[in-house]
Amino acid sequence: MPDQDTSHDERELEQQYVTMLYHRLDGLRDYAATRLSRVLLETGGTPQARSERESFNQLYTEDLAKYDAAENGLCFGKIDLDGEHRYIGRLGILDEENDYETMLLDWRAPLARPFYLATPAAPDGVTRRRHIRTRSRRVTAVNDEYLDLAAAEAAGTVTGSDGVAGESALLAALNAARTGQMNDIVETIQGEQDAIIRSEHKSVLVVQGGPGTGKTAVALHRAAYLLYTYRQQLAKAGVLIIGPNATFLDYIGQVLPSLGETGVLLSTIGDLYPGVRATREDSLEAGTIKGSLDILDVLKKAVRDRQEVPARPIELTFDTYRITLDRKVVTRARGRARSSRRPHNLARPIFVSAVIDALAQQLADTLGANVVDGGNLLSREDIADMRDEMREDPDIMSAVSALWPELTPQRVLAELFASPKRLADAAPQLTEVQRAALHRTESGGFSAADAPLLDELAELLGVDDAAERERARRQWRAQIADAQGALDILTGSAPQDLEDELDPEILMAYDLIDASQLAERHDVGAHQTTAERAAGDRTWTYGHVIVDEAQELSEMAWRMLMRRIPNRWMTLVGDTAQTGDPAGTSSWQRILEPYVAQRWKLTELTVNYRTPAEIMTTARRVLAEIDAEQTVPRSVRESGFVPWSRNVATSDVTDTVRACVAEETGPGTTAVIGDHGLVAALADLRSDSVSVLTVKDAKGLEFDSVLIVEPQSIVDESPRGMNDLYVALTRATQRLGVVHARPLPAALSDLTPATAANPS
Ligand SMILES: Nc1ncnc2c1ncn2[C@@H]1O[C@H](COP(=O)(O)OP(=O)(O)OP(=O)(O)O)[C@@H](O)[C@H]1O
Repeated sequence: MPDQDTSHDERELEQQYVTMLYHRLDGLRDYAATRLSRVLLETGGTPQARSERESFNQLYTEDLAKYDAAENGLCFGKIDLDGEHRYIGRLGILDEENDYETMLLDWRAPLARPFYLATPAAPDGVTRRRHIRTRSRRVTAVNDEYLDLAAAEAAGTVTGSDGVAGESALLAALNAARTGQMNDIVETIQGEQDAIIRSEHKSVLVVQGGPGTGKTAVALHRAAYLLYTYRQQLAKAGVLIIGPNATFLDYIGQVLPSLGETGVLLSTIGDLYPGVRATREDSLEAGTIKGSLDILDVLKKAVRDRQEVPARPIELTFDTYRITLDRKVVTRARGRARSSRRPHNLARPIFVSAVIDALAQQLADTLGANVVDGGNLLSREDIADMRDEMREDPDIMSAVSALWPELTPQRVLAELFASPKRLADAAPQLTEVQRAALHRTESGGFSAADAPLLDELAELLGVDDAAERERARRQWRAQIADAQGALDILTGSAPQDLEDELDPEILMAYDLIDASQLAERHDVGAHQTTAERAAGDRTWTYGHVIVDEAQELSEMAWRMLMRRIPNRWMTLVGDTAQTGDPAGTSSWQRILEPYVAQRWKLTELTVNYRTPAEIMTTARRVLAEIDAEQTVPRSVRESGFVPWSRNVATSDVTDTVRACVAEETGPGTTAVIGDHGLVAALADLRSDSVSVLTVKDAKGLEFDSVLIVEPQSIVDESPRGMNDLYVALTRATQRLGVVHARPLPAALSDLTPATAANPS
């Protein structure tokens, strides 16, 4: 829909309004800053007063972050409805002096919706939509679209309907050079995107869409929308966003803060298990085995194998007497513990009790045997005492513990993969080659695909809560004692000396704060944000979960994720044509059915905002080879650059890439994408504006210019190599070139050959 820049007078008019809005924003900011500094100065008081202070502290801090985030592009739109104007912006502002009338509507408010949805076919009462563009606090452009015919004619514009709203603003955003950081899109959200962002669906919403259709953007704006609309519900439980890799999380990291939202946890699957960072790269084979549900039996068996029966009886000494831990005792105790059906660590006390009971009875039978009547001379209490003493005996307890040790998931997994014997026992169904793929040293670190296995093991092992609670209680007591010590040091004497030795006028630390208060201040947990607390707690359940590049998750990863969202309120965005991980999915139905049956909804995005039409012509041919049924999204623009290929000798490949990168002198970003070997060989090209990446690391990202090196090697590197090539081709916002020595995959044969006369 063509729109037009308006006259200087109109800009001036809007400038006055925008200036007024900024004036009000300054007022709100000053108010929050003053209140916050007052709250920070207050100390002491009842626990209730302290907790109120904590809430206000958080409230004003969040308000200030919100106001700062809204500074750029505070107001970006306006709609005219019948006799009414509505200004749309990054946050809502009310006019205090004018009956609290709305001066600026938050983009997420229901009344702002027509700004995104109105079309000439369905104007929804809107006669004109105005995009207001600003730099700093200055209005730089005002673009209007007339949605009813009469108004359009009066303004001298003809309107069409190509399904794209706010064309000038949109194209300005899309054509801008990339900075390496994703931007928010509140100013130009399109109708089909808005419908997803505000969807009321309360189970799993799947957003399928080709490359560049704004899936990531939509997912992030949906997070912001849900936090605005369901703040009460979501602020406490938090929102979790899963992305494919750390580079991607960095790339999107600023979008939510720029919308004033800071309390969202961003993580990869590999980093979701608390306390473990994915530092190891798996081979394709290992990743595939670890991602499949078949690994569950291996993990169960690995845990059972840690519940041992000794090969030979174990001779022990207790108080100079000899006792024997024989196979029968252990087998019976193990049977009793297993039949409790509790996880390993929680069943352990049952095993220990059963063994100690049997050993105490064995000793009692020897010591107390009454030769006269065959009974026992020892009383029940004597035997109970014996049991207690045995529990204190380090030799006995270490022998018992070795048979049923308390285990952590990390230990089980590390020891399993490091020991060919353990692996063969736990995974007889795997071939030797498969087991060799899983093998690694004990201190070899964990991979992303290990995180779901650790999570599964945590379930199989269980955490003995009683010990955990006792530890927490002890820690708290110690913290109070420390705080008491700190107060004593602060006053320089014990509390009872105060009256005699010190001037009563001097305000003592004790007057301001007591030990439990001080301990509370030091208790990091009490001051953590929801996202921080959630990140450290494996059993945390979130209010909403968003998964980007969801097609990449393995079956095991889904199990891990579903534990964190029992209400199953999720938004999954992805594209099954871009699945690169062999453990990933090509069917949403297959992945979701076990968890939500039919209660999931599929929505689609159809317009490509990133990749220009010229590049999509080639990408279309690659997609046809992956899945002839899929259609490529329609590109919203052309870039004017013809994608090219350059055929060189093998020995010249890297030098040619270097020369091509050197030619990229304009603003914006460049990516060199190749297989692992080429990426290593070209790593020195990396700079602020140049990235050298495998397809896996380029997932979800975009660059002004993309150079693909040796595409056939990318295809050969993985069973889903064509999908990887499709991803690589669709990363560019402007220019695409291919450098190769090997023959090109057939789907790329239409690229324009670049020669010395026709460089690129
Ligand atoms: N309505 C919009 N207004 C402005 N820019 C938009 C809009 N929608 C999408 N974009 C831009 O288009 C580009 C592609 O969006 P995004 O990365 O979200 O796509 P995607 O579907 O996740 O792609 P892929 O599947 O390839 O990772 C981004 O630069 C994004 O900011």
